[in-house]
Amino acid sequence: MRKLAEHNIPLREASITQVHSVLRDGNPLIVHTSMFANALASLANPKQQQQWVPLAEKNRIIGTYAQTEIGHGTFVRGLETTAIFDPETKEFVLHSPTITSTKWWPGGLGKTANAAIVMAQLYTQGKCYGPHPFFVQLRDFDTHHSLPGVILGEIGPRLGINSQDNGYLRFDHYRIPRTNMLMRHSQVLEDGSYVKPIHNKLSYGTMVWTRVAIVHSCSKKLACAVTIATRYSAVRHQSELVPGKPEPQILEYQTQQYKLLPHIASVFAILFSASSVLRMQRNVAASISKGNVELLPELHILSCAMKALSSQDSTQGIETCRLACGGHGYIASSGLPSLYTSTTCTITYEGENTVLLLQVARYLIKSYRAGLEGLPVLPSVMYLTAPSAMHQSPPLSNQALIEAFRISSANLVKETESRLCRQFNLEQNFHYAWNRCSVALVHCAELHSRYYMCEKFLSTVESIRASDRVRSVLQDLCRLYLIHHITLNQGHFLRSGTLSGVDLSTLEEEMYELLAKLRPQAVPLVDAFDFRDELLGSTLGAWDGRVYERLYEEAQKSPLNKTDVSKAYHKYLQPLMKSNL
Ligand SMILES: CC(C)(COP(=O)(O)OP(=O)(O)OC[C@H]1O[C@@H](n2cnc3c(N)ncnc32)[C@H](O)[C@@H]1OP(=O)(O)O)[C@@H](O)C(=O)NCCC(=O)NCCSC(=O)/C=C/CCCCCCCCCCCCC(=O)O
Ligand SMILES: Cc1cc2nc3c(=O)[nH]c(=O)nc-3n(C[C@H](O)[C@H](O)[C@H](O)COP(=O)(O)OP(=O)(O)OC[C@H]3O[C@@H](n4cnc5c(N)ncnc54)[C@H](O)[C@@H]3O)c2cc1C
Repeated sequence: MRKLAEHNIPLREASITQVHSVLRDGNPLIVHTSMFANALASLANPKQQQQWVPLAEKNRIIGTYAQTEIGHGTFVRGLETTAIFDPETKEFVLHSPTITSTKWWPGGLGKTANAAIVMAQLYTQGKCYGPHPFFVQLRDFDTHHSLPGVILGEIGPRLGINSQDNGYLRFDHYRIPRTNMLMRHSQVLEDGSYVKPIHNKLSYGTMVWTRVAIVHSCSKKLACAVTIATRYSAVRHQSELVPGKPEPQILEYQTQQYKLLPHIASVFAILFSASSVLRMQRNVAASISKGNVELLPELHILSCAMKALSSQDSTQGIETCRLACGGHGYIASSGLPSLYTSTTCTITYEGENTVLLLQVARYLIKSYRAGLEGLPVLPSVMYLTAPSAMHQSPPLSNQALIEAFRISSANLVKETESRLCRQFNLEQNFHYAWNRCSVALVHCAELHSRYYMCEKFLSTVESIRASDRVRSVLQDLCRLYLIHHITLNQGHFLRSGTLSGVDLSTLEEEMYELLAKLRPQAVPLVDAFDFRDELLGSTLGAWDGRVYERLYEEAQKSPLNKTDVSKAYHKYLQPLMKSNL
């Protein structure tokens, strides 16, 4: 925090990678600096911002985002915490009526935060208006004691991020002023009347913002992992590639190149997609402030799609990097285990991935049907009903591969929509039919999202003007990415008839050539991510390659090495050895 202040970096711009370098196993302030700060900026009105933002900037108020309950995370409409307006006192009464309404998970809530943005069902004049955000003080700003009517605690150890205090929270008829409802988009007036927002999902804006931020942070986490594993693979020598010859760097093995290079490519694919979604988010934010919400659904869907794909890709990539380091990848000082545990949670939080992909699928089906009826659809899904013929691009060129993705995705949506119609005819109920088709629907969403990511990778690489040589390496990397994902999804391309079996084996052949061609670029590529050693925090991935010395030095720090004979010997082992058991 002192460093942020020294360098004049606003809270919301504190990079997760910098934070990770200080607190590898979770940061109790991350939700304060990200979601809480964003909720104040985007959901509070100017007067409320004047009141709370300066205090949050000075860390007088430390906040969290308390939405999820022990009984409901995904189904936001099903939240049970109530905020009932009392017109007599002009207050809201917050209450947790059941065990399932207990707020559960919020980062920093257990011990760190003294305030929260609480999502609760808003009731006024006897009517429920759904979940709305409220600024709620939880602890005394001086003593840090929890306030009467607020029951708080920490939820216990987790798979990772254990130096963060994820918490629980209950309210017992806890009163807050009317003006603590975040009133930028919707309001409750003094007489209790409700003023509705221009779009009823604007109060979900902090989730959208965080999903976009997660995409960016996933590319950084994956970049850390590939840096560690690639540098290690250049230092590590093992086995014989040619019998009798010296042990080669393990990076010489084609299988090792296949483990690492596609994930190096993935860092760029995620990063370029993140930039594109971020641009869209800025445009949408600017339009919303002028009262235009036309592009909000597109942003919602794109952020769901990119959050789901990037969290899945980076988690799998980090695990592959860990495995690629053999036994040393399992040691904590490699940095890979904490990268994994702090990334795999992104699959679940901020919208569980399957659920987000089903949101994308819903949009694809709706847009496809609208397109068929000649109704206007938004730009990113126009292709669904565009003529599905390959254009004049040279066979198997990058452009042809992108077209193959586009047509296969459109084909899958078309096929799944027909299945949905057949199922609807059988079930006579859309929701049951939807559930019966949901595995196929998730596949539609995944293919559409992959198409988007491939397209962004290619168009960004093609637009690089600064250096022909850099562009050329990135072009190879992009080509590898396209082919790799085609080989992983061969079935879709064969089914759509966009690629033949012969095409696929030609592409596979090219992929192996690309691995060899890109091998000399592997270390320069990860060096270009430019992570300082302190930031990587890895015995395997440091810039100087002194892997074995660092592993040995780290081992000396093990508490068990403080004495030659451990206490456990005297307490347990010696009695056991003498017991003749
Ligand atoms: C999406 C849901 C599941 C929808 O549920 P459902 O009940 O079906 O839907 P309805 O509510 O009825 O709505 C249907 C229609 O509304 C549309 N919709 C839904 N959501 C939105 C939205 N947000 N915007 C616009 N439109 C929306 C939907 O498409 C339907 O439209 P239509 O009818 O088809 O037209 C929803 O309920 C949901 O979102 N569920 C998920 C819940 C969730 O996400 N919870 C999150 C809780 S908070 C949390 O998890 C926090 C975790 C910790 C985060 C730690 C922070 C890390 C940040 C990292 C930042 C670091 C950056 C540094 C970068 C660097 O490194 O440099
Ligand atoms: C590390 C971590 C930090 C978190 N931090 C916060 C925080 O700061 N603030 C906060 O409010 N919350 C936080 N959360 C909570 C998080 O947002 C939820 O866990 C997440 O939204 C998923 O909800 P859930 O746990 O209820 O899972 P569930 O929704 O119960 O999901 C369980 C399974 O059911 C499936 N499922 C659910 N609904 C559907 C559906 N409609 N169709 C098909 N399948 C479905 C899912 O795909 C999944 O397989 C955090 C969670 C974690 C793990």
